[in-house]
Amino acid sequence: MKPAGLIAEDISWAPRKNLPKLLHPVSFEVKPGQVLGVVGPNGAGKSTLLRMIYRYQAPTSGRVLVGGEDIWAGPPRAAARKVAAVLQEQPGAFGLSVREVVTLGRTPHRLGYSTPGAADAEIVNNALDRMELRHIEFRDLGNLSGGERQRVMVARALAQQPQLLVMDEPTNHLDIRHQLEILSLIQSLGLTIVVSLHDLNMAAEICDAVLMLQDGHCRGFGAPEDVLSEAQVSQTFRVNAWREVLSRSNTEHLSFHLPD
Ligand SMILES: Nc1ncnc2c1ncn2[C@@H]1O[C@H](COP(=O)(O)OP(=O)(O)OP(=O)(O)O)[C@@H](O)[C@H]1O
Repeated sequence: MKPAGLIAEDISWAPRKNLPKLLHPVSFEVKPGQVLGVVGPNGAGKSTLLRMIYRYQAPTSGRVLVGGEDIWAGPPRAAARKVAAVLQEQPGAFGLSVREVVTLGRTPHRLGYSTPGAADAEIVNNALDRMELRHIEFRDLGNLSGGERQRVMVARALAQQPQLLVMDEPTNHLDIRHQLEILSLIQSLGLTIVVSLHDLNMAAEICDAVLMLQDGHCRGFGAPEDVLSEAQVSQTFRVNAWREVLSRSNTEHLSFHLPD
């Protein structure tokens, strides 16, 4: 999986042309192999931004370039060979086994209606192993826990062998151990990743850059330590944010308090 760079050029989105924009024009660049964290309060526009990047909702203005090519200029299948997404809403693919769902990740790479071959099976095996799903590969997706299903969705995205991976709140539903595993996976993949996160300490730890949104506006883009400053976080999230050093790990940590 060779990572591609992402360039967003003045992308904005409104439900219809004559309606106000829910996301105002924003530009940013993510270098190949870097992790961009998208943060912001509820309703800030994070999912709206991600949908334009994984070619689900067309930008009202601007362009999304992956590896230098506008993903909205070509067919969806070509975009699906480059960009995979792990979403909050999990599909109702009930009746399909874990293995069948992960194999769906191979679809954009196959010709027409051809059936998956040995090379596809090998890639699926690797994705299942990576997400520790081999022991449940023949279980029905519908019988899995939320966390297990989330890991299946990550495995499907890995089987897609994308150059860019978009993840909308990937730690949702996961227990602490699996949250840490997903974060470590994000760091180890070597892929270009755009990930929305509510946990600002996680964002600070795993992201090379952070984009902060509020009410559809970009409030900051850059290094995590700059964007996630006490002042910026306090203002954007309407809390008092304190940056403290944890004595045991000697690492910086944000804590949050309601203003008086
Ligand atoms: N298709 C749509 N039509 C009208 N409004 C929409 C549509 N999609 C999203 N919105 C609105 O746009 C705003 C941004 O939504 P979005 O889901 O992008 O926020 P978010 O930052 O991902 O929020 P959360 O943290 O709660 O998941 C919200 O106010 C939402 O209600």
